[in-house]
Amino acid sequence: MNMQQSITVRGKDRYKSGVMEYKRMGYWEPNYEPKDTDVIALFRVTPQDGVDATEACAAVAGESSTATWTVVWTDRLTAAEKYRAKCYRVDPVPNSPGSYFAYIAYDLDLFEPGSIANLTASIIGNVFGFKPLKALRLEDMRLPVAYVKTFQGPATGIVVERERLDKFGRPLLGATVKPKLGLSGRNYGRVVYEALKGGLDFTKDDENINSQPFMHWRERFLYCMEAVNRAQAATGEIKGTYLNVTAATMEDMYERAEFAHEIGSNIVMIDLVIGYTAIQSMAKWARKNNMILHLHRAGHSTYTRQRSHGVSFRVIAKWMRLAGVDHIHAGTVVGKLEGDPNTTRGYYDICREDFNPMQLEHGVFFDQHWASLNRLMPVASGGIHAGQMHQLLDLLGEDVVLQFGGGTIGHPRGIQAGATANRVALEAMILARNEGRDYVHEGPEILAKAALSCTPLREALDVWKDVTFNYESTDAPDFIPTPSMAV
Ligand SMILES: O=C(COP(=O)(O)O)[C@H](O)[C@H](O)COP(=O)(O)O
Ligand SMILES: [Mg+2]
Repeated sequence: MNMQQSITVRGKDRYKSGVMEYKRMGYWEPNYEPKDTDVIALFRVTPQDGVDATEACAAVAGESSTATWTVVWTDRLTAAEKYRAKCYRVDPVPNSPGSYFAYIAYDLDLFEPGSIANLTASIIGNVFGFKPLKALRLEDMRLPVAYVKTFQGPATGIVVERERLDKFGRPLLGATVKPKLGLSGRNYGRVVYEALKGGLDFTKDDENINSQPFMHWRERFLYCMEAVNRAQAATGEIKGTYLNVTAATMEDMYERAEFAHEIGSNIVMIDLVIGYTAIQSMAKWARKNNMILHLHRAGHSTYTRQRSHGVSFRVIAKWMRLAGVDHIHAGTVVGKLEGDPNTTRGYYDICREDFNPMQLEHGVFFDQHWASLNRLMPVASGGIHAGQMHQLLDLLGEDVVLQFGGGTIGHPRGIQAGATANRVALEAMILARNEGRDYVHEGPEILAKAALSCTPLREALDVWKDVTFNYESTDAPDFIPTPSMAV
């Protein structure tokens, strides 16, 4: 379809009062060649029945940049041709009648430097509610280097995080404290101590633990830091606990983060639901205060899970790398929550590589240069256990935090045993990998052998051996990428 001619109305007729199709107003420019400095968005557009596909895609370009529903003469007071976003390519989604991939280019000057709030107010601002569309999904974005460079990027980054923790050559291990709600500060601190002493590197507040009547935040922070200090003294290793500073206001979050810093924490945590501006503020605070910043993607599945509507998590991952968090939950593939293997691989690459080549089978539609922004540590969490260690290492690699909440705290012999089981399983798998063994296929054997001299691991394997979460993914591509889809 992109070989079509432009049908933009030009000259005086363009600005006559009245309603004009978006594709005639200049939002469909099939011959436009995106500039290196353009921001490019790829939308999956599903027009209402009877709506022309090109017009629907042009409308998305229009409503996410300069247009409204009618011609306005004030366009003539601006460099309208430059500021109009241009849909330059529309492809039917293979095997999905009625849906189209729309490629839209935006001039860099449409965006305030360094502001995710400003970027998103355009790209996902109004368009998702536009009546002529049945559904709309933001699949991917190409962020030009000139724009990437206006962001801080991860406050600490993977390299410095590993240096501060003095941990190399293996994934980091963590656990989310369970139950999520209801523990007193003192009991909560005991869970943290036991998990860290048993062999984990990190423990973590859950997404919804802030400052409730059963445990106010200061109490939690104090007991947690006592636990960290005691576990460090007992093991000789550096430990951390993600203190969730998510709160109702920025002032409250700064107060909690300052306190965490004052009592010696090396990491704080926020939830995605605090919003993009608050995330960027906390990232700046984290860099200034030498803190690692953990982001829990609480809420994302409300808009990332469905193929035809919402925002792909790969786009959220890109925005969060710009925004400057150090950790981001990015899926486990084998655990309890949505995660197609190839799609998840794409998220991990976005977090960890300095350059992402286009890789359609991983859902990555564009080459993306990260211009030396720090690398962002992905976090695998949600229904994982020691028996999956070979799969986790194979699927997710080495620069990742593996978080076993239930898979530590639910151990039949207690929390320390649960932590030891995970640490021994991980070290056995790393050793096997480093020895050049085919650890993916020999994984169960490697674990069984390690369990001969580690009762906690044997018990973990016995209790969870049959636990799998095999459901169909809702976000795996429903099309087979074809070479013609390459940009
Ligand atoms: O509490 C947990 C996991 O607990 P458990 O280890 O007991 O299952 C986290 O909130 C989820 O992992 C979030 O999901 P995601 O990481 O996909 O965002
Ligand atoms: Mg949770």
